Amino acid sequence: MSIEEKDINKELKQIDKRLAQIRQEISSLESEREILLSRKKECSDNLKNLIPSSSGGRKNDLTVDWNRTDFEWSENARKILKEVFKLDTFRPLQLETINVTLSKMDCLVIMPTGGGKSLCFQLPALIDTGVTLVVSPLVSLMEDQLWMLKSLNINADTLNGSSTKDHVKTIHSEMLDKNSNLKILYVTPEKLAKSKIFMNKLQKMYEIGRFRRLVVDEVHCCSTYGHDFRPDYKFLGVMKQVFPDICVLGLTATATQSVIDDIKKILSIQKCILFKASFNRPNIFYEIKQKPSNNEEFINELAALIKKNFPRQSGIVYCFSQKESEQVAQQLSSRNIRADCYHANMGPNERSKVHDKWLKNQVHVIVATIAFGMGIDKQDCRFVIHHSLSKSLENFYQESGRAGRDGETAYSILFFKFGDVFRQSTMVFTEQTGLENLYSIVNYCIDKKTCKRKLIARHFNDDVWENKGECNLMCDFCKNSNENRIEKIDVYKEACFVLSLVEKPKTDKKITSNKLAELVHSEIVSKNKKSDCYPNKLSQNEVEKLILTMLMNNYLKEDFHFTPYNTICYIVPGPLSVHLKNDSFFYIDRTGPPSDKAKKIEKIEKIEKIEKIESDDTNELKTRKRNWEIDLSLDSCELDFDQNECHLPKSKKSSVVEVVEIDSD
Ligand SMILES: Nc1ncnc2c1ncn2[C@@H]1O[C@H](COP(=O)(O)OP(=O)(O)OP(=O)(O)O)[C@@H](O)[C@H]1O
Repeated sequence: MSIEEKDINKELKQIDKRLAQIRQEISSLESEREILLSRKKECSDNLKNLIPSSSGGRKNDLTVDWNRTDFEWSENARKILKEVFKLDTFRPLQLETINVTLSKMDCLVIMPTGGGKSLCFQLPALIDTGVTLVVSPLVSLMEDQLWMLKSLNINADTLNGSSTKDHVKTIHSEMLDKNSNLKILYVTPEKLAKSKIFMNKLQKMYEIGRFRRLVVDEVHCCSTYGHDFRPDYKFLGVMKQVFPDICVLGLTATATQSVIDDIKKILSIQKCILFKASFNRPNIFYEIKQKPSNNEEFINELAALIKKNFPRQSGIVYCFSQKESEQVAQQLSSRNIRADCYHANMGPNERSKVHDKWLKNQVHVIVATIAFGMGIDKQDCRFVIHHSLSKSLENFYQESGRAGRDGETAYSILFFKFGDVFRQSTMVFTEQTGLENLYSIVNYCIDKKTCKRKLIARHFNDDVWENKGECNLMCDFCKNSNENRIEKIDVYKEACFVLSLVEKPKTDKKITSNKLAELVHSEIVSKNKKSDCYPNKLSQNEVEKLILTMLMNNYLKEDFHFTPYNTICYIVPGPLSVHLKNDSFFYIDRTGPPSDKAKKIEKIEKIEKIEKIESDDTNELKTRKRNWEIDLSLDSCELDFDQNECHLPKSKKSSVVEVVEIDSD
């Protein structure tokens, strides 16, 4: 080959190489463009919410107009609240919603679980003449509400798949009878979508002016972006076309902007008044725990946790699959915990039997899949433990929100492990925003430098909560922030090594997440034996965190392959991987040793207290000895040995004070 030919070939190779780089850059720029466009949309939506609306009130400040008590129905509403519902005051946004819907305007209400959404349509139904139609996704939900309404002497009924012919006939005639006292009619979305006869009756009810209001409970079920999409909810889109004069009231506890936008579009209520309550559940303590990789060890830890922290207290353990829920229920039972499982594959009778036993405290723990969901209203559920990762932060919020509905302190504990991310991703990757949603909960689990409440608030765009809401040491980050020192470590070298492994795997075979973590960790250990090549000395957990952080940042990507038996997920370079090479740093957080301040905790004093107490039956004085371990590193703790507790002044309620009763009789 001539020198000239060699030069041309060399140049061709260089051009090809550069073209390949440009292709990658274009693809990464395109991904970045997507991310920026979506962020731009979010920002302009937020901006729109801040701009004064034409009605004069500010959109974010609608409560100013709608919490008035001088509407023509105001006096009656307060009377009904007290006399019929036996309640003293409205909860946040209840009065506003009632006023909007009685003004015949469309309204969308987003309130956390247990916030009191039902009253927002039940009370107006009693003020208006005519019938309020409530679309509700579950028969059990409707039945619970009917039972409650009947106990308050409110005339309500339901039509669903199991209604008898006679019952259907009675309801149809009540719908059209001006003298009937039927106030609320519950139906499933299927009934609306599939029964032409029912739609016909509704049409007639509308024509005679008895169709007052359409209430869509759990309205997020309309949206494919939501976590409970129900195809028949889509049918509700026709309601505004067929009944243009009725007002719509949508209620949900799901609040992401994309779901809200979607609901408005589907129901044709773009101009509705939107009320969004704060999502903060101040009484829930949020905690993430590392899940042991050995199953036996994990179950022992789980059982010990339940026995020690929640003896005789109701709770739920959420599992990944039906099989897992059966196994865990059995494993907890064999460790003397009254546990029963609940999942969609069990018959309706069996399910309601388990639910009933739990409600009556005959079962201590329900071990369930997400089938144990909507309509769970046990006020004193004290803990929700996630045995496995939820599908999204939204699912997690709903699931953990089933604890502490009575307002008393309750606990949300999520056991997290690297492998669970990929188990979940193979299930959700086919959903429209499945992976994006999954990464929101992964971020919640691996972020060790932010208050858990703040992370949830940010996800729900809950500005009020994020800026003003105090956590009051009710999450593991805030509680331990004195004890743990979080440091940022630069793992650029390790990140480049991760990328090199997935760019060209040694065996030409693609790499799974577990294999990748294993290879990276063993490389760090073996290189460090010869020379201190990787001074960060990342642990296995930290390597896993590095991989997840790279995944969240689009430096890595999951690549799914179907086999005849299952779906396999490999790790490949992500759309922004080329940027890593241009950067010179990549940080992850490391939980460091306790700070000096926190070390004081170890300064524990033991106190023995002998006291005389009166025996209940004989009135004789008897002696009782109690031992306490108290951290007295904070000066002047006033200790008050009253009853069975040792009280500290409120001002001393700091995470570095621990009071433990170690023995009493
Ligand atoms: N104004 C009020 N004052 C006191 N208690 C109330 C008030 N409004 C509702 N409640 C009570 O709060 C509890 C939860 O109400 P409700 O079932 O309507 O909540 P929800 O928002 O529909 O929750 P979920 O989304 O979980 O169904 C009920 O026991 C209800 O009686």
